Amino acid sequence: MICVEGVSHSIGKTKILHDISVEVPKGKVTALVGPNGAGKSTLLSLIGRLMPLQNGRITVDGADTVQTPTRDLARLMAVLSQTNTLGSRLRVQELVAFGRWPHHQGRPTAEDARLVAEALEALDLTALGDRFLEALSGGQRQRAFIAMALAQGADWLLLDEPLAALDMAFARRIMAQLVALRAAGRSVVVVVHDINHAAVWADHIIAMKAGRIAAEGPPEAVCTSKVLGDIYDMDLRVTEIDGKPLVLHHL
Ligand SMILES: Nc1ncnc2c1ncn2[C@@H]1O[C@H](COP(=O)(O)OP(=O)(O)OP(=O)(O)O)[C@@H](O)[C@H]1O
Repeated sequence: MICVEGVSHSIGKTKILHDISVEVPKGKVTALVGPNGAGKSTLLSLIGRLMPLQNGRITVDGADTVQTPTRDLARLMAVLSQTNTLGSRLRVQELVAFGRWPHHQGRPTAEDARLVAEALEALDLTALGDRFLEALSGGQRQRAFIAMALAQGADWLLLDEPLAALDMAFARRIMAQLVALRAAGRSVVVVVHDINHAAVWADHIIAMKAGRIAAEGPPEAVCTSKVLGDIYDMDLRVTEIDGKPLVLHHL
């Protein structure tokens, strides 16, 4: 379980997160949703220790994120942020192989090579393995970064908008792969903007608004016209298909 206790965050004089306490269940796919600027990336970055924690406490399966050594944390969780800054003069397979670094520290084994090949295959990148990142489309590059996070083989996968730039077929494929990780005992936290991806694929939804947790629970509890209408300040309708909520927000 990820346990966030009393976490606030400010940038300059602006308070971004307001005393957040929330638990993310282990062995599930949790979707983090909410309007632009709600604080989703900030919360994810603090959990993934991409930014220093200003106050409060965050533990991942009991490990305090401030005190746990980086190498141990990297084996516990893989984080894909929205801003991937690795150089574009890297080849796809080199990027994905970086995901194994916390395990071999520069001396990859045959097992590391196998897991890299598996991650490339999972994201349909095998044929592009020798390409430089700069010679990929935006969606292909996004898939390469997801493959790197997958290859890391961590218990927890934290992904900030992995579906951005992906066509609908790949978006569905990625969500299905995240659900498959759950079957392997791994846990996923994923920021998504299309609420229906959360409604269909997630076990648990955490919705944020203006730096606070606005709602949380299973999709059927969060994906109601009242709850989502209040969070997004808009009228929407919710219907049901195959027992899952379907949010109609285009009308
Ligand atoms: N470096 C910064 N300086 C000032 N404000 C910032 C900075 N980074 C983020 N913010 C503000 O913090 C708030 C939360 O941003 P955050 O990126 O966490 O939101 P988000 O929910 O992930 O949004 P989005 O869906 O648009 O990605 C926003 O109001 C944003 O403008």
